[in-house]
Amino acid sequence: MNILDRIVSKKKEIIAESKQRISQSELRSLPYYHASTCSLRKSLIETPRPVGIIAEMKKASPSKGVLMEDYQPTVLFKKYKEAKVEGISILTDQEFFQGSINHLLQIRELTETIPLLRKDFIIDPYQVDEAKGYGASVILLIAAILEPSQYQELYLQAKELGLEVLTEVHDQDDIQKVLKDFTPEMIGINNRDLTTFNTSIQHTHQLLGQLPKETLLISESGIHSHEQVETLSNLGIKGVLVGERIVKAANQVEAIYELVGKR
Ligand SMILES: O=C(O)c1ccccc1NCC(=O)[C@H](O)[C@H](O)COP(=O)(O)O
Repeated sequence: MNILDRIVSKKKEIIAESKQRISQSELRSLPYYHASTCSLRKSLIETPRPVGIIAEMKKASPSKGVLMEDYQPTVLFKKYKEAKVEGISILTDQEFFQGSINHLLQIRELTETIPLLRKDFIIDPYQVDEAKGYGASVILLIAAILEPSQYQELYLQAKELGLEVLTEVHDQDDIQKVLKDFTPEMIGINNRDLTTFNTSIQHTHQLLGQLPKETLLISESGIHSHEQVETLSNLGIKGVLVGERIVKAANQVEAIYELVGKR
């Protein structure tokens, strides 16, 4: 069983438990479920930076273990806001990343204008309602863990709720799957091979030519230097999703400026 299989298997158990605690109709009565959301796509298109940054909040990961002992999302939020990030990715998976859906809510209560990505392994419509109810503006749909019909169902549900969707691909099979019926609004190319955990931004370069021009392209994982960001910008990438480099920095504001410049 690879890491994604293990995550998905655990996720099914967690979703079943969550449904016992709070029903889907209860999620639909949460205040943010009916609130309007801000647009990550717009924020990335309109940024004066050559490439926009989606700064990630994560305490730990399967590949790197604990990244930040004293992990406080609200403290990180102040830094990300000061650095004027174009979006924030919040890990809500508890078992493998030590995140929580409550972290999303905590941050949503601090901002109405910074787009918030619910970063999780979404496989069930319950999680889309949950994302909206807890204040997300965008959800991540990972092609590798979804059947084409499931992908389409979750995508359409998100759009009906006014959420945006970041579709994650890692290889040609993923690309074929997500381009089957429609063009996704934003595609994230994951540079991390989840079987080996190796990352290489060359991966973005290799897949780029197979993606439609009208989709907004984001490069994810293993981005640590301004040089890499410049390379990605020259390839036409509009956003970079960065976790480890920022979370582990002594000064997160400086780390973001170093990567993408001040604005
Ligand atoms: O990072 C992992 O170990 C991992 C393992 C299994 C599934 C997903 C995983 N990472 C999620 C991500 O996509 C990253 O958190 C994100 O792209 C940021 O990456 P990085 O800048 O390298 O921290």
